[in-house]
Amino acid sequence: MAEHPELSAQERAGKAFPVSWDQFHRDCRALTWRLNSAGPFNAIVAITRGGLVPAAIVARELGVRVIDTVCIASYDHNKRGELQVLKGVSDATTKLGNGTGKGLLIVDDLVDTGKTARMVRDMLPDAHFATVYAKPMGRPLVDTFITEVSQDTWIFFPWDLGLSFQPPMRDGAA
Ligand SMILES: O=P(O)(O)OC[C@H]1O[C@H](OP(=O)(O)OP(=O)(O)O)[C@H](O)[C@@H]1O
Ligand SMILES: Nc1nc2[nH]cnc2c(=O)[nH]1
Ligand SMILES: [Mg+2]
Repeated sequence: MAEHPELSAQERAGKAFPVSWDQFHRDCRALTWRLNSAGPFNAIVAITRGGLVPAAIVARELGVRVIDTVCIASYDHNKRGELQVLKGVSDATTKLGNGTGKGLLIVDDLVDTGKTARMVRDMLPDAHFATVYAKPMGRPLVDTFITEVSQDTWIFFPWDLGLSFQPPMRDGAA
């Protein structure tokens, strides 16, 4: 992390892993298959913003209708790594999880350093934590995930991408 503090996390990552909507939908369904045996779940807690999309897909597949959010913002490069909880779990969801998160499913799109996951796990220690993608540093914090990518990979989600012209390979494109 501290090796090139002037670079963004994305620039430091080096390798790109772009994910299409189709691929993301498939991976969310595969995640749900794995979660089937870990449930049943009384509610889903999505970690915003990235967790909202997989939470919607998983909720649809599992038939869960109660969905709450934990809203976390990570600071810009001046305070890199610092996280701020903008909204915690609601009282109703805390009650559903008996105060510890039992029977709740936490969903996020990915775990990277594990800082976000650690923060939410501390709020709901007995909840089941699921992400679609995982990097090695954060992996121990996740109960269920689908695809692991290397720590130096940056995952591009479909909601951050757009169609653009690709130059032919013979013109020097990698
Ligand atoms: O394991 P970590 O190093 O904590 O990183 C993982 C978090 O980073 C991304 O969220 P981000 O903070 O970029 O915000 P967003 O979900 O609003 O895009 C991602 O959606 C995870 O929540
Ligand atoms: N989009 C995206 N956000 C992240 N936040 C932390 N790691 C990542 C990543 O690989 N991709
Ligand atoms: Mg996020």
